[in-house]
Amino acid sequence: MTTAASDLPMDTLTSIDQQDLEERIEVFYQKFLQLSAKERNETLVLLRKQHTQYLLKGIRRLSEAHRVLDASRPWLCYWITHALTLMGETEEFNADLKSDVVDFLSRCQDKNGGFGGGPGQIPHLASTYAAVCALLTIGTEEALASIDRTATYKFLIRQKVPSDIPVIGGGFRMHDDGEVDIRGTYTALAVAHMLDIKTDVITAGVAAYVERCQTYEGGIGGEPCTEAHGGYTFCGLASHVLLDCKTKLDIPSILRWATARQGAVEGGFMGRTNKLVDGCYSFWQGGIFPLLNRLVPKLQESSVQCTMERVQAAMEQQPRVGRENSASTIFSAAQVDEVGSECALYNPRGLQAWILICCQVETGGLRDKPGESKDYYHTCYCLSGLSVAQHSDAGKSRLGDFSTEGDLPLEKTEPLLNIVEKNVKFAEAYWNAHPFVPST
Ligand SMILES: CC(C)=CCC/C(C)=C/CC/C(C)=C/COP(=O)(O)OP(=O)(O)O
Ligand SMILES: [Zn+2]
Repeated sequence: MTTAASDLPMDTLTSIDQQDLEERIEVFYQKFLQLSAKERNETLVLLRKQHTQYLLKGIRRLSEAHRVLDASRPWLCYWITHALTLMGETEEFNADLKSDVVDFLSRCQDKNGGFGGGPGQIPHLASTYAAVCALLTIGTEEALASIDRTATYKFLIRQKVPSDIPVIGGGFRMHDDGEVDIRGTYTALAVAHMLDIKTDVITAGVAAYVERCQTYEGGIGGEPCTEAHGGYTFCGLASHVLLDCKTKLDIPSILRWATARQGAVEGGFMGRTNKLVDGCYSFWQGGIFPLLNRLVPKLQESSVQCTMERVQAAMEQQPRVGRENSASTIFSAAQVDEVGSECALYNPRGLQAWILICCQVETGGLRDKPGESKDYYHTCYCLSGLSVAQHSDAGKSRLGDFSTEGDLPLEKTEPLLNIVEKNVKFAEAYWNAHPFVPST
């Protein structure tokens, strides 16, 4: 029996455009701006308790069959553990629960290296990256010791495409005989970095593949000759950093492209030119800026300094207030101090207004945009973007002027890996005590 069109919910029939979105979010910003200062203080806060309960519910149900995300269970582990860790210590995310997650991920680990999307599934670079991120985030000796580094190293080498193959040479396959794209490059390099197993064998020839993915727009595509996208630009730029900045990517063009992806009205980021903003790009695009900032001193030393100045000038000319009720209005209403140099690359307070006002769901969890449902992926990446924005320019850009005293900033995420900084440090110390010797 077919379903009559009239039986379907409206959202199935219509996709929203920029005008619909602006009208939708104007309601949110208008409502906020009509509040008294006290009410604004109470409104512009992170709903920690609700988000924590939503996340804990998800982690406790890991072993149950997942209809849609059955092949993404290490991702669920990472999205949930990372989101919880960003919000600080929670009594309920205790040693037993952490141990259960480690045990579950061990069942996803393949004896020949890498992690599959669930127990018994073939190993995949994306689930390997997610599992390793989750284990570093759990941050116990048990979690780190559960990773078979020698087998993981062999898995990474097995996915590497020889440099002399046209177009895809230097890239990594997502799995045995699988597709080659910039996610493969980033996840392979990030895993090698996180496990301290990044040898010259892993990195040889990779820069050439990354360079081939940059497009005429300035951003980076998933594969050579495909459209620039925030998710892939993050992967490409982070790969550049993981390769000790040895690619010939045009960095000022990435900066110019990324700054133009922030919606002047919404405050959030879009993934690609002329598409709608979405909460998850708060990290994929927002996370690009701290990486770029690390590269700025290098740029200033070189002949491209004038290009940086041009980009800064272009930023100042960009219309910041598109409508009366916009994230930018809220940003200026905060009457905060002058933004520092890092903030000048984008508007971190506008981003925070978008996440806190438009992406939070009152019953817990964060979402793509108003009208969409919450999910663990968007909860993770909205909070990750919030952490990046709060900690930009030494924390000055936090919307602290509005927040109640008890509303502490999130833990600082290390943008290169999107793992909380203190967990990265714990793993570094652990690997120092357990040096890796590659076997041939
Ligand atoms: C480490 C790792 C695996 C990174 C993945 C990065 C990432 C988020 C890539 C995005 C892929 C993509 C083309 C989405 C477009 O979806 P869409 O057309 O539904 O959305 P859009 O309209 O916002 O572009
Ligand atoms: Zn999204």
